[in-house]
Amino acid sequence: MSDFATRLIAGARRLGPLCVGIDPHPGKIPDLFGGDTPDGLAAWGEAVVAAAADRVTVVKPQVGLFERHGPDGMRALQRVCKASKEAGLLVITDAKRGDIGSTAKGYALAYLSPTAPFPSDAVTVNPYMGLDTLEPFLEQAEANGKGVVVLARTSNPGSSDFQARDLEGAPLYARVVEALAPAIERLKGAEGWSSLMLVAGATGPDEARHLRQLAENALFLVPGYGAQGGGAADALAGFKRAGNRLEGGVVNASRSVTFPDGADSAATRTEWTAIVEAAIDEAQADLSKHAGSTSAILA
Ligand SMILES: O=c1ccn([C@@H]2O[C@H](COP(=O)(O)O)[C@@H](O)[C@H]2O)c(=O)[nH]1
Repeated sequence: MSDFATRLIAGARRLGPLCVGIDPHPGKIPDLFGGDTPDGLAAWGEAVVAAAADRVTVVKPQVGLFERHGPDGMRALQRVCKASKEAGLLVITDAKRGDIGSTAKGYALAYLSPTAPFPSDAVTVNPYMGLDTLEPFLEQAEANGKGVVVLARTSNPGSSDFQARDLEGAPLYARVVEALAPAIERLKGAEGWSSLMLVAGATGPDEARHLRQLAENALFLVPGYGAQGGGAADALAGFKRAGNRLEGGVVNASRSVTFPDGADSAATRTEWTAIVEAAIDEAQADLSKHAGSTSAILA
């Protein structure tokens, strides 16, 4: 099996850089699917997967929004991960884990081992407990062709509270990424891209450019496009030129493509599907246009 980074970049080259986020927000799951219940989450998530298949290369289920329903919610997450794999999609499970090395292994096995109950191609991790806490994830990634997505510069309004703080002449997020350099190199795959990805929010295009200078070979997972206000040019700021295109990661959209205008009042699942597929196509086209345009490259 090829490494995660090579699978991801090949898919993004073929279909475009959009990643569809599967975020079952409270009160937002249409009654058509069973509403805000574990079965509703699973049925809605599987419908999102079906809409995303062949339109994008990767989906990103958000764990907390399943976990709020307890064990049944986690079973719904499991169904969504499995349905995604069966549909040929890559899965970045957004769990934002982080723990001392000995117990972080539990999380790494849950998402990245060959027998993981939540089959994923990559999982998001929080690096702020230190490099040793990432090691179990790196080991699983290396052994099984998986990826590890490390929070670098996040998209939320409070991202500067700590991440932008000066640490000996550079922002903390930059120091984190500098420290990740050996791990980025260690997970470098066949295409030259590393399976250690960095989160680089679309809400901070300058920081994304800075991150690219620091980590030339790291793919970026870019949240913040769409519902959080980031546009395509912002989202692609940290990508790099590859011939006449920009590449270097994937751009997540969750609410803007899974709860678009009109989807909540769809009378049938067929109608809902058409609305969501159109929203996915629109976002993919928007990003692909910018990724292929000279003005975006030179911006
Ligand atoms: O810095 C980060 C890291 C992760 N996220 C996650 O991405 C999606 C964004 O959802 P939208 O509806 O497109 O805003 C969500 O799952 C977040 O937990 C992020 O937004 N920022």
